[in-house]
Amino acid sequence: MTVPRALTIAGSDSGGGAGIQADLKTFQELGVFGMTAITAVTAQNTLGVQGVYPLSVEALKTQIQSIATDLNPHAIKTGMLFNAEMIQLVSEQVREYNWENLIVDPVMVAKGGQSLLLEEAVEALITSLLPLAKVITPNIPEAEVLTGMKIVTLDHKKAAAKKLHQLGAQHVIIKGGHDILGDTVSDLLYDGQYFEEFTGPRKETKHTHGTGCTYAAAITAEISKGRSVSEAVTTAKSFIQAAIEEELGFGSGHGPTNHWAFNKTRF
Ligand SMILES: Nc1ncnc2c1ncn2[C@@H]1O[C@H](COP(=O)(O)OP(=O)(O)O)[C@@H](O)[C@H]1O
Ligand SMILES: Cc1ncc(COP(=O)(O)O)c(N)n1
Repeated sequence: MTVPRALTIAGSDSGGGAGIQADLKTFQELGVFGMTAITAVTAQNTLGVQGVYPLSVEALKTQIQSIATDLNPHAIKTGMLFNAEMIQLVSEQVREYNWENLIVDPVMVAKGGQSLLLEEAVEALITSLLPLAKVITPNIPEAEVLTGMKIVTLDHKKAAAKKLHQLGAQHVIIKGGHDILGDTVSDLLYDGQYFEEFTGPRKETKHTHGTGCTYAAAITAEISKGRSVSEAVTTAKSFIQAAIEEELGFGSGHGPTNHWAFNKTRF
């Protein structure tokens, strides 16, 4: 039996709800062996980001090399990439190792408002990494920055998804968490031909730290098992729905989601 294996290239969140920590917990819950290449160490809790300590480009390069030359990940996810040099490096390595199952979560800002990507790195993200993505998973503000379009209606979301597809991403998912109208939350998937909506009930909660990381990690885990993008998003939506609904409720700010919830019947 081949053990599905996934690599996350992202930042460490000391609070355990987002970043590398959310990705590994999600991979584990979905039966996927997780590996990591860390871009930056952050000091974070539910109240915000108290410090950002990027690693050197050399340190990131060697981590990815170690994994690529021995452990053959079946899918690769990127999260917080912090600066243009790291984006450039990751793009070169993705091409060098012929990694086709690349899921790009274009992390820009933490829930508390702190920047996790330098402004000057956005261009590198668009020109170097986006064209290599099998899937890109922006939230609404990130899709607005990447496209320069204002997104309010479903038609706006569709137009932005088309633009991101034209820029080179094979599949685009515009997440609806920031779309605060209505009782439901819809994520829109575009594969260059068809649109598909994934909708669930909106939970009224402030505990949404790491929702985007967890959702993209679940998509990555399912793709590493050989699932189609649409199948992977279906499972990921159920995973994040359970993780948000069965809230853990700790921390005085934006608390983490519940990575056990999807498999709760096991406990
Ligand atoms: N309040 C909520 N209730 C239910 N699902 C949500 C809620 N907020 C976000 N989601 C879901 O969580 C995932 C992440 O969405 P979003 O919050 O937009 O991303 P990000 O964390 O990158 O800002 C999406 O699948 C979205 O539909
Ligand atoms: C290291 C790291 N990476 C990503 C996020 C984004 O988290 P969110 O999913 O809450 O936007 C974060 N807060 N910290």
